[in-house]
Amino acid sequence: MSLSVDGLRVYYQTLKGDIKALDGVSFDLRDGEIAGIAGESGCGKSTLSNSLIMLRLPMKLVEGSASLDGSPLPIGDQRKMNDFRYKRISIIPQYAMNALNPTVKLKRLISDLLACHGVGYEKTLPELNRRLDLVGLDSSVLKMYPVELSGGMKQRAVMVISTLLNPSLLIADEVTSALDVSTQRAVAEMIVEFRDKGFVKSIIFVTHDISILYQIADSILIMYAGKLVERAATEVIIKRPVHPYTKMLISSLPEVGVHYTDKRLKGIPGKPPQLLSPPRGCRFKDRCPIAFEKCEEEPPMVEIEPSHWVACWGVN
Ligand SMILES: Nc1ncnc2c1ncn2[C@@H]1O[C@H](COP(=O)(O)OP(=O)(O)OP(=O)(O)O)[C@@H](O)[C@H]1O
Repeated sequence: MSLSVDGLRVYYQTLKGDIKALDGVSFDLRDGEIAGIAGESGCGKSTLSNSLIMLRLPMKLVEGSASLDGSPLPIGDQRKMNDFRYKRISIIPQYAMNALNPTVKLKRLISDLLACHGVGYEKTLPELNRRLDLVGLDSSVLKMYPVELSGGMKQRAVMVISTLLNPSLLIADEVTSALDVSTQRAVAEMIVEFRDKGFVKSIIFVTHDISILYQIADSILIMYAGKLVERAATEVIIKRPVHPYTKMLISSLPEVGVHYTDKRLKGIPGKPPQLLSPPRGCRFKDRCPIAFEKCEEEPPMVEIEPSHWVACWGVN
């Protein structure tokens, strides 16, 4: 098993109280798996990604654990996490394109980063050039400042940089959101190629865009208000979702070839709950068309068929 996350609870400490952004999340990632994480804005996707690599204030680890390739991942101890970060687990953060230091050329940025991890730049250069070539970038970009690169070029450069030391796990957080549709597709395909070539073993791909996941993910985890509500193979989530929230999320997507003058796209009525004081029981119940009394209790995640997990009293 590449990654195991067990009962992870991560809150943000604020003056108003704790924001329960991640409230008891458990899942496993197989070797070689690309798992997509989807859900509405604010459901905790980035909190999950960030807590696996850098859990820092105002975040606090309330409960739970994680392991990578069978070894405990010390997510609550940032000093110990230094041994894992970049070498064994790497992240392409949200807005990564803007994360490149604008005042230094790419060569300097990469050599400083490698030096921090005790790796020589010259030794890595042949592989760096090979990978830049693979993503369609000329090695001359190394002599450029980030501002001289287009958004798509920066995103590809960040992909190469973050996977240069062949980490076991790559977390890609909204890497395609700020790109035009054709660049989105190219970047998504490169992510798969990086896995296929063994540059990374497994990938967590966080996005709002389920259609991208349909193209690249092996499995999809659906989050709602700090919890996982459904998890299954991509085909299953897209073609026969079971949780009412997943069903509504999928039915709010446009279908290719359908004229929306004939059929109206349905949104999900209502708003997700405040995570400062989330409701008891199922967090989706106030928006759910099949909610009943039992939903006042928290639904457990149940495997309703092999590798298909759902947390809903209406289907369990
Ligand atoms: N630094 C912070 N301090 C307090 N609350 C925060 C902080 N960062 C995030 N939150 C809250 O935690 C919850 C989860 O946020 P998170 O960014 O993980 O969601 P997300 O699903 O990644 O959203 P998006 O898709 O918009 O990026 C939200 O309610 C958010 O308001």
